[in-house]
Amino acid sequence: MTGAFAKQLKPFATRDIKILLLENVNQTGRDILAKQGYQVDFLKSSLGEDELIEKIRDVHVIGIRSKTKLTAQVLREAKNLIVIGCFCIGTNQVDLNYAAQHGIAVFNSPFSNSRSVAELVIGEIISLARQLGDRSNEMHRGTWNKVSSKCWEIRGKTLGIIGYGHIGSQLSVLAEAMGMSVIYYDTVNLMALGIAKQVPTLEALLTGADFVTCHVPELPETMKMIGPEQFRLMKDGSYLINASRGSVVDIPALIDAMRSNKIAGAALDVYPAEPGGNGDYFLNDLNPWAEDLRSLKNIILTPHIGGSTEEAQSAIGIEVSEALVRYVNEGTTLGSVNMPEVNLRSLTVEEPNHVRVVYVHHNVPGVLRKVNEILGDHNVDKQTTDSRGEVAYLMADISNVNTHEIKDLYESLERLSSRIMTRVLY
Ligand SMILES: NC(=O)c1ccc[n+]([C@@H]2O[C@H](COP(=O)([O-])OP(=O)(O)OC[C@H]3O[C@@H](n4cnc5c(N)ncnc54)[C@H](O)[C@@H]3O)[C@@H](O)[C@H]2O)c1
Ligand SMILES: O=C(O)[C@H](O)COP(=O)(O)O
Repeated sequence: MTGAFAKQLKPFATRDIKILLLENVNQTGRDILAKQGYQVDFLKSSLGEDELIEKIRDVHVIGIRSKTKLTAQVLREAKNLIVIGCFCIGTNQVDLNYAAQHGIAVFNSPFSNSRSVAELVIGEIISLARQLGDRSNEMHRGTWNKVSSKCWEIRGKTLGIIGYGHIGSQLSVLAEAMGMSVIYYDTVNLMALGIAKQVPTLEALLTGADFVTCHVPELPETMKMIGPEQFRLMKDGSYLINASRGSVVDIPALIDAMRSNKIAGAALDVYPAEPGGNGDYFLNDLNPWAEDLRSLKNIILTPHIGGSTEEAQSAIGIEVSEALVRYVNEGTTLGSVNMPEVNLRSLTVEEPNHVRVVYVHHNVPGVLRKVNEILGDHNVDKQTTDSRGEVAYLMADISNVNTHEIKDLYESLERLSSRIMTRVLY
């Protein structure tokens, strides 16, 4: 697969680059991309598969958030696509492997919304402990219901964090500052912040925590990792929070655990199926147990707003757009989640007869020799290469290339059996 502008083999011009931004990507990001002169098409919501396939066909870049599913089936139709920007943390909505195998780099923003999620969870811990959602709903309905029974301070309680990454560790610091004890479970051995303690098993976490909060990525291993058996292990009257991915918690099991008063409250920000945009939406349409969930007491249901703050969205807009610009204009893969990270000096100085070659290829023996046979007819100023699994990425800056030689150079690389994608930037 090759970017159309590479195929045309004319001098690289940013105005040739077509970008589709979905899911209300922040203005900061839109401004950076528009300033480059790219053609930017912007939509507030996500798109269903058929419409997405229609729209993705001729774009070079797509920017999405957590709702847009870039499956192999969709990407197969994206003949000109060279890069995907996930303007969020999660990348589970993209078939990363398929993308890499077809030379499409994927970038995200690994921690720009972590603090926002951690703060939301802190708010939820207090809200659940004090049954704030129920009291507020009652007042909205005109009912004064002053109770202290089963309402608690969070000071001295234990927070159990599943997944001690960017969000989990940030949350750990905030929770300790409010007087909570923190235990965490992670598949990786990680340095504890403050006086938090890593526990060796999920069971140890579930049996020891008053509040359990999930901050793991969506993976086969995390699918329904909190189900009937895990609720059984949790303390009587404990609380569950999930602001990670909807697949992590078995919701019918949560409903049972809350109906039996085993679990005293829950906060859910994410769901197994979520709509593509805002509007009237009944969870029922997508999730059959929605009515049961809504009828429970002391449950906070939010529409996937963990990362939805002005600060986070603005920072993500800048971070991901800048990565896209570097990749499109210069081929730099620094920060990519599915490609080897390769970088060469910035292409800022006008250098006559200079071209930059980007050659994405299958990671098989003998490629460099063949590539260098082709590049060797010219003066290779600098070259770098790296591999990640089955995909390798080579960048070379070459001088003394006459304009009439560029087509030959490009076509010779394209003919190699190892080729995934060739770009020649000049
Ligand atoms: N609700 C929101 O708006 C929102 C916002 C940001 C992120 N998220 C979700 O939160 C997730 C976590 O974000 P993060 O930035 O902290 O990710 P991270 O990658 O920094 O941390 C995830 C941690 O989970 C651990 N982990 C992986 N599998 C595990 C398992 N089976 N058991 C225990 N631990 C496991 C990892 O080792 C890692 O330390 C993201 O993947 C994303 O899906 C949601
Ligand atoms: O992965 C993420 O960063 C969060 O789930 C937030 O996703 P969003 O940008 O679609 O709100």
